[in-house]
Amino acid sequence: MSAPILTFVTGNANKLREVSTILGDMIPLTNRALDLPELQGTLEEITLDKARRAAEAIGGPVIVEDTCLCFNALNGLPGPYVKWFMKELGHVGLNNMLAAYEDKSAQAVCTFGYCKGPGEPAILFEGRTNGKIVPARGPPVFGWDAIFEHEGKTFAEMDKEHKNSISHRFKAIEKLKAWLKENHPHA
Ligand SMILES: O=c1nc[nH]c2c1ncn2[C@H]1C[C@H](O)[C@@H](COP(=O)(O)OP(=O)(O)OP(=O)(O)O)O1
Ligand SMILES: [Mg+2]
Repeated sequence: MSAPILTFVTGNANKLREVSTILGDMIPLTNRALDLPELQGTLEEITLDKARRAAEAIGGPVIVEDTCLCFNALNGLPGPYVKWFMKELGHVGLNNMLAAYEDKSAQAVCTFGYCKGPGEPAILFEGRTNGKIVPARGPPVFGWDAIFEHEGKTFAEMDKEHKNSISHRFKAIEKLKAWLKENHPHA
């Protein structure tokens, strides 16, 4: 019996590229570019709900991913809402949000949700990378990469291999991979 193909539901081409690179060919993956509605709530609630909605839409096993950028001085905000802050305020605005605070430290958080199919429970895999928010350096290609500095370099200044070896996304995928190996048929 052949395994049901695992679908990564994301509307973000940059995420898809990184996830495909990091996963390699261990698990056959297909993509559906749906921009799923996202709940408001904690990152866990948002990703669980996103995974369930994706499984309903696809009618089979799915992974989804939600990314947060958490400013420590702001008790974790903008967190899961960073997409909208980035869109309206840009790199400069995100820096300005921290102007009132000494503490520029931040965490990049990636949470994968796996759901086997409609009506099934979803499970989560989280990865976090510490850094700090700085004025933009490096090519502004992917989201807030240019303002997130980790060990002296912004994500945008790192080559892809470097980012993909220390990123929030890499750490979450390591956990996902280990679980899929044991639990996803024929992976
Ligand atoms: O490694 C990253 N480096 C820099 N920026 C990043 C990264 N990963 C996500 N991002 C941006 C994309 C979006 O502005 C927000 C997350 O929002 P998030 O809802 O998870 O992503 P999305 O809506 O673009 O794609 P999806 O269809 O998978 O929900 O942070
Ligand atoms: Mg989204």
